[in-house]
Amino acid sequence: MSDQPAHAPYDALLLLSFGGPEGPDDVVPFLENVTRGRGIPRERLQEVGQHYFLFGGVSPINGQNRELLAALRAEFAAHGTDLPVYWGNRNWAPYLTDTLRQLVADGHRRVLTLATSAYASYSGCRQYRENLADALAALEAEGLPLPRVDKLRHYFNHPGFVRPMVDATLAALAELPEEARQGAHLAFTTHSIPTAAADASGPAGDHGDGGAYVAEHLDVARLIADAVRAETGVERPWRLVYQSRSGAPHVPWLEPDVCDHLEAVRAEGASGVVMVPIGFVSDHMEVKYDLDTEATAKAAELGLPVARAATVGADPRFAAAVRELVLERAASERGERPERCALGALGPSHDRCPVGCCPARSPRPAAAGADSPYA
Ligand SMILES: CC1=C(CCC(=O)O)c2cc3nc(cc4[nH]c(cc5[nH]c(cc1n2)c(C)c5CCC(=O)O)c(CCC(=O)O)c4C)C(CCC(=O)O)=C3C
Ligand SMILES: [Fe+2]
Repeated sequence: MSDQPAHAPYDALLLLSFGGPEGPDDVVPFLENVTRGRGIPRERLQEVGQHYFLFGGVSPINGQNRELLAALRAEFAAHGTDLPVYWGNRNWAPYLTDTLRQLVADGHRRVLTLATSAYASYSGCRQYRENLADALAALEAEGLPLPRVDKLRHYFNHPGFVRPMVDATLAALAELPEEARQGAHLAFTTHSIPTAAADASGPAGDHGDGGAYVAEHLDVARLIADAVRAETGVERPWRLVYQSRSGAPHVPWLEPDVCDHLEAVRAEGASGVVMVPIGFVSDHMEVKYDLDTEATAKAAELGLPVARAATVGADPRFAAAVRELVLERAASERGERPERCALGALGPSHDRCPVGCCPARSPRPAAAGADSPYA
């Protein structure tokens, strides 16, 4: 036996998330952080601000991350994985740069990142890597030693991510009134993004229309729909639909919108709909507002019974999957060939994003990929 721990060469895990406001005074500065330089219409910002104010200015995302942090630490402790877990956000406290500074002060130099975004895309992957590069640049400017930062592969098709969503879909079906259940459709939802960003998502090449972003979501949707059919013996119509569109109306974004979809399936005679937010790792404001508030009101107006499946959140199976992915990546970095677990048709995602993966509209440095300016 070697005396190296199974997580070597890594000495810390960084939970990297979006961040969200924790009270009414945080809402506007948070939105300014998110939208700096992104060209989002002012009316859209005011509208989104209202979503947060409706919930007392508190985003659910931070509480969810605190729970995930606790679940990860418990999972590591239960298996003797002596790897400290840090938490930093891109757009709100605790800020990524502060967390990375602390991590370095604590003596860590080889960091593996778990982003709370499971799929490829500029918004869901490269933008996280750009913010990692920004944080490293800030440390460099302060003359601090720079840690080497890697990012875990996309986990959308890991059984520890998919199986909790299968159970959540079954539970949501059970919540529908009995007469609505048999003829209920499944609507898998994710964040809409510009079609140009979708088409360019993933490594250059081979995903067809909608790029890796749509291909990965379709793979997950199909896995869940198949598992639910196997469990219930009912073949249900399903579709991947989109929510939370922002940006100018003349720019094409992925469609159909979930609310339009509810209207369409109502007209087709669906007896109910289960909305499954596969694009979100936990209950974000997009889930609480766009699905639980807006789409649910739309369904009530249509007289269409709906239920919403829970997100993965801090499910212990997800925490176990993260530990597995950490050990897998550590083994790969040591030059071993670990088993790489994945369901569906696409296979395990790449460990390190290749040059030009999920390109930005205007190129900026991005860490934790083959085109990182850092080690
Ligand atoms: C793909 C994707 C994910 C999933 C992957 C992931 O999880 O990272 C995601 C997550 C999130 N998005 C979030 C919040 C916001 N996103 C915005 C704007 C945008 N999102 C985009 C995409 C995505 N976003 C895009 C293409 C824009 C347009 C502007 C731009 O190109 O940058 C805006 C501006 C206002 C608006 O227009 O909505 C806000 C406030 C929160 C926090 C929620 C909370 O507080 O619980 C979370 C988790
Ligand atoms: Fe977003």
